Amino acid sequence: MSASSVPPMNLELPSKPVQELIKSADKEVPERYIYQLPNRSDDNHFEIEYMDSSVIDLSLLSASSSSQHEELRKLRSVLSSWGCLQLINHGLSSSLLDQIRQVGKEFFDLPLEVKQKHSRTLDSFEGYGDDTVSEGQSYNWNDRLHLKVHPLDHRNFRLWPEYLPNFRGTLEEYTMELRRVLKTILEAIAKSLELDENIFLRECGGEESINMFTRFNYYPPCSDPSHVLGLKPHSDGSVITILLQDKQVEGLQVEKDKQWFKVPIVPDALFINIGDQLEIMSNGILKSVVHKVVIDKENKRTSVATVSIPHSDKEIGPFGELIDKEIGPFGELIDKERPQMYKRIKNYLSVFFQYYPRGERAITAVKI
Ligand SMILES: O=C(O)CCC(=O)C(=O)O
Ligand SMILES: [Fe+2]
Repeated sequence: MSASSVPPMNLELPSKPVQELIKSADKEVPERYIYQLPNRSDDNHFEIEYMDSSVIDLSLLSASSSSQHEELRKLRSVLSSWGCLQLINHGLSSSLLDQIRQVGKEFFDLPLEVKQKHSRTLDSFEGYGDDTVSEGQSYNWNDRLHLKVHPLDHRNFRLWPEYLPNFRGTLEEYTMELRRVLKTILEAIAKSLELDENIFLRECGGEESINMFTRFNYYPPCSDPSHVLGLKPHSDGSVITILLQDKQVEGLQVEKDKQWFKVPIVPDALFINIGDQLEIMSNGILKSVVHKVVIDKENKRTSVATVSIPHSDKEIGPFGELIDKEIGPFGELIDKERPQMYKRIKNYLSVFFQYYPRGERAITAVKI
């Protein structure tokens, strides 16, 4: 499977961050940020219901808990219906969660010239800036700082604001804690599917080598929130994404059975969503949830998203070491009742980035 059948595209980046845009006297939202809603039922993306409370307790997922069996059953049910959950009792302290939000805030509070020293370019998603879009597509109402955080010796410190005194230490501690959460949750998901508990981590190259990227998202308030989106509908190209939502301002929405639902803020919870690569490995049992972010008229919103991606040794092309890793549905999850749903695919991320800038889903390209 290759992405060569997809026509080439011109990638574009906004000329200035949204944070700067809203400083101008003209409060009109530039045309390029106006999102064309695909159907009328989406016209009001605020008056919708909340998703079910899909809360999972990490401390109950470990073998020493007598409630493990029930929690694993719930885990499978929630990930195969919603593709996402709210994780509580994950072991990260409230103060660490506050600190990681705080270092993100400190970065976005810096003067533009300083932030721009960390700018991303068209051919690498790491650094400061919005996502690229293909020519003519609307822009997200979002500024980001996107950094590789794991493996530790792959960090690109040129892009890190190292002069912020607490930035590096806080992000290191947060990354190590998330690595522990990631291991426990991937083992639990494997057990819930009656697979060897190490199967996902092994497929990702192991605990030491798994690739993790953290993006600090900043969504400024917008005078016309009905016609812009912080992030357009997408699924993540990851195996799994661990998201720390804003403490007060809602905005994340998920799609289920063609309907949108708001994601509530559960204090101190980590929001976990399945990415395309886990949907593929699980042969479609787990759902890579389509989600989007809406904007508040008065308040800025921030979030911290950490994506995990399989490791691979080879370094080819613009996304470097991510290239050449082959993934596919596990044989244990293929049978007569559930035939293979996805092709085996090398370098899923390069396929992902052929589709994402066009606002399309890459996973449809690997469906059988
Ligand atoms: O800000 C959020 O709540 C979601 C972020 C997200 O979906 C992403 O960074 O891919
Ligand atoms: Fe996402």
